[in-house]
Amino acid sequence: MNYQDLISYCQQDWEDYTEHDFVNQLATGDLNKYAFFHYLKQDYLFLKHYARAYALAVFKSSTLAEMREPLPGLNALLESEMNHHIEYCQTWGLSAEEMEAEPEDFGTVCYTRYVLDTGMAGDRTDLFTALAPCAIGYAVVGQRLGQWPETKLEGNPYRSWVELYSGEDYQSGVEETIRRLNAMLEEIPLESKRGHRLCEIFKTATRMEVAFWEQGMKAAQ
Ligand SMILES: Cc1ncc(C[n+]2csc(CCO)c2C)c(N)n1
Repeated sequence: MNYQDLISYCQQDWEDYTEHDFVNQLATGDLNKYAFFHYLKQDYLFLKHYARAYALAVFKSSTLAEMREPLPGLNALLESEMNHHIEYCQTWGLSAEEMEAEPEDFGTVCYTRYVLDTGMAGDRTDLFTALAPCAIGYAVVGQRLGQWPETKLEGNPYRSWVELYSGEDYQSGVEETIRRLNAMLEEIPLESKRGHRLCEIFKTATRMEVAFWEQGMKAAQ
């Protein structure tokens, strides 16, 4: 099997995630700013757990090569991407201290602990499958918004968010993630107990991504 099989298994959930109103409204500039603030604060908390999941990938490895593989991603996340997130949030008036003190919303707890539990109870492939909708989905969102006729960059307060995920750097980084995931899935038949379990993990994480957009939307109501 390959990553495309995982998406096909939950096609409707995948579209609900990657074509959600939250991202469409980011692209048109119409998203309520309180929805975005809530999302940014929760995403800070999400990213911390995401880093823990990468550390878990080292723990779940057998060979030295496997142990080294998550390191560049973990390092980039802790040394630069978190700082980028903090700096970006500062431009919206949100401080790191404020985000650190922010209570975790239900969707954040559910999603991050689901990923960590899947990794702890399962193996490395389970863990990377649970992490996959996160990286791949944002690339699909970025690619779509980059070509969407209704995307507005001029005067859009969310312009840099749209440009980050539609940009060449992010897109090419995800190609490597997909290549590695496919290498892990290659030997597993789609029509097997293992294949089915991986599809279910991917589907659950995808549904959690939908819930993550929804909790942002809900904060503006
Ligand atoms: C809820 C949520 N899901 C996915 C991402 C995307 N994402 C998470 S970590 C990372 C960098 C590692 O490649 C990226 C792009 C996000 N920010 N928030």
